[in-house]
Amino acid sequence: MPIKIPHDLPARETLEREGVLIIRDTDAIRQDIRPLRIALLNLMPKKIETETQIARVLAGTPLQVEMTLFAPSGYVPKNTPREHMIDFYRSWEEIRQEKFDGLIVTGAPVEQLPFEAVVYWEELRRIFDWSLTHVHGLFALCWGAQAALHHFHGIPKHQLPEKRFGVFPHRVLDHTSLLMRGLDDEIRIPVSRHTENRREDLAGHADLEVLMESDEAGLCLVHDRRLRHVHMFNHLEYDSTTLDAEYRRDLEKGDPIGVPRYYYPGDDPSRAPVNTWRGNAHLLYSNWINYIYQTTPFDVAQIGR
Ligand SMILES: CC(=O)SCCNC(=O)CCNC(=O)[C@H](O)C(C)(C)COP(=O)(O)OP(=O)(O)OC[C@H]1O[C@@H](n2cnc3c(N)ncnc32)[C@H](O)[C@@H]1OP(=O)(O)O
Ligand SMILES: N[C@@H](CCO)C(=O)O
Repeated sequence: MPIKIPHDLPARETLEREGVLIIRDTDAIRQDIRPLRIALLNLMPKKIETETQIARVLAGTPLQVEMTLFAPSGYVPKNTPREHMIDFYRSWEEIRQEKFDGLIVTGAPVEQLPFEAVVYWEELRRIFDWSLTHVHGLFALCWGAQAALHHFHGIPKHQLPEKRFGVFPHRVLDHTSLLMRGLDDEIRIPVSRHTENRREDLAGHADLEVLMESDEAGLCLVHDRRLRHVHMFNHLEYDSTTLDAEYRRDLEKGDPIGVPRYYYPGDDPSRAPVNTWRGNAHLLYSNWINYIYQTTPFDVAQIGR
């Protein structure tokens, strides 16, 4: 159920067409339940696409989830219309007095830059620090996860010899974790990056547990038990055609990347890709919402104390 998003957000029309349950303000007020407050720090250039993907996977539990969109204060995105940012986004400065049950930090196409070369790096570090006192749990995606692991634990990312690209089989390593509840033993997950995090860099960090991994694609999901952080390097939230769009974009640019692996039937890009990860995507995000719900205080003011 029900996700609470602004009435005019483009995601609404897409999700309603798909049958995703979106709650109206009038019904939200009537239900005797405290909505979970989830902030989405959207660093992706295609913000509307990402908002829609994240809203879709957050909408699958019986709880009310209220999504707040925000972006760094000191960066003007080039690829998102200004009006969209004005209508739907708040800056971090505007929300920093508030408390949230969850914070999702997206990826960004900056993974090949040193962290310090990212324009909003210093602000992101301040946001991460703020989250320790204002947010109950963090879910960081792709570069966002690399950035959080680097900030909180000094863990480096590493350049790959070629882009890791495709829908790779992954193993769930601990089915007893609340985050992994109900997931299949082997699950296929979209991977699309030029860098990686390595298991050996986690040595000595007793609070970090690896929950999903792939023989071919490496580390996928790392849980920080102490800080209640979830670091996901891959893209369960992607639409069926997202990798296809990235593949065709890179081909057009003349980037020498291969066909995404295990994605098109027969690895043939002229055939429509088949989505083999949707169910596990919904399950993982529902598990995360449950994990937050079970542990967050009822009184929002107590978050981070
Ligand atoms: C590894 C991960 O986390 S995966 C997530 C990243 N994946 C994606 O973004 C997929 C979709 N993105 C795309 O297809 C492309 O980025 C496009 C088509 C939107 C634009 O690509 P290009 O034309 O090559 O680059 P462009 O000059 O417009 O800038 C691209 C983005 O790079 C980022 N960027 C580049 N350099 C910097 C920098 N120094 N500091 C901060 N952000 C930077 C910005 O996010 C910028 O977009 P934004 O201003 O709208 O946020
Ligand atoms: N998923 C990203 C990887 C680069 O950051 C893309 O293809 O745009």
